Amino acid sequence: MIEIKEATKVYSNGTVGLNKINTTIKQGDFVVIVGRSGAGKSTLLRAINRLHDITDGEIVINGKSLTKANGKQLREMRRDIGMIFQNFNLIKRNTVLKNVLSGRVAYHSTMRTLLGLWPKADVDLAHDALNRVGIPDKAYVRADELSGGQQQRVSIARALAQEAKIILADEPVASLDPLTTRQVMDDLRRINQELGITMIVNLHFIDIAREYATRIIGLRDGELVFDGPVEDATDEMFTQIYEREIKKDELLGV
Ligand SMILES: Nc1ncnc2c1ncn2[C@@H]1O[C@H](COP(=O)(O)OP(=O)(O)OP(=O)(O)O)[C@@H](O)[C@H]1O
Repeated sequence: MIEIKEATKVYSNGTVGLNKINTTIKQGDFVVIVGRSGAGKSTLLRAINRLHDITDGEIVINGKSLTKANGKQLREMRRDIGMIFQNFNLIKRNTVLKNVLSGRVAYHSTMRTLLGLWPKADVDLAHDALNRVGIPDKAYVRADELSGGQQQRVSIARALAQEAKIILADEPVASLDPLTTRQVMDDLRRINQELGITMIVNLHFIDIAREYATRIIGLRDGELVFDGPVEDATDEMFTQIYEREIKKDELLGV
């Protein structure tokens, strides 16, 4: 369970990225965060992984304060949180398998990972992860030889190899075509349902948000303006979150 209590983020230039956000996300939820550009979606995701610190409030994961954690405790908490980015964040010249294995770095000494001395159990885990995202045959291919959708699947496999209990995905399909978008979203849904991994996903496309989320969080100007089951996220509600009618380019439309 992730408890976000009065979370506030003020950037050093004074911009309020998040303003007193309160919400609780249960293990196994599939949450999609929506809102206009600049609403605070990325700021919230980065706060949940402590890629940056909130300036006020607290985030508690399974009873432990992420906000107060440091050193070993913070490393252990972050180990449970996988991250997926729009631009995949792979090491392009490395093989797919090496990229997936990099999900294991937090479990071993730096020296061991630098030398690539992965235990067999880790290598097996990495192959299993590639199997789960449907590209077991790509293990020894260089990452930059894959299509965008395949590269995003590698990054999902990396989060699986990490044995993350929570996956944060920041616009994971923004660089993909409509067909590949669905394939990647299907992967995320399958992983959520089969493994019970909590998904928190920022999405630009409202129809995709509705199709895949079990729960929608709507942000507007750093404030939480909607938080509820997807069935309650009506057209009127989206118009309120966006403070205007939904535009065509906010629908994938296939
Ligand atoms: N490093 C930063 N320094 C100052 N202000 C920032 C920084 N990062 C984000 N902001 C501001 O914080 C607010 C929220 O930004 P954020 O990137 O979280 O929005 P978003 O909803 O993810 O937008 P988008 O959909 O365009 O990615 C915006 O006003 C943005 O300009």
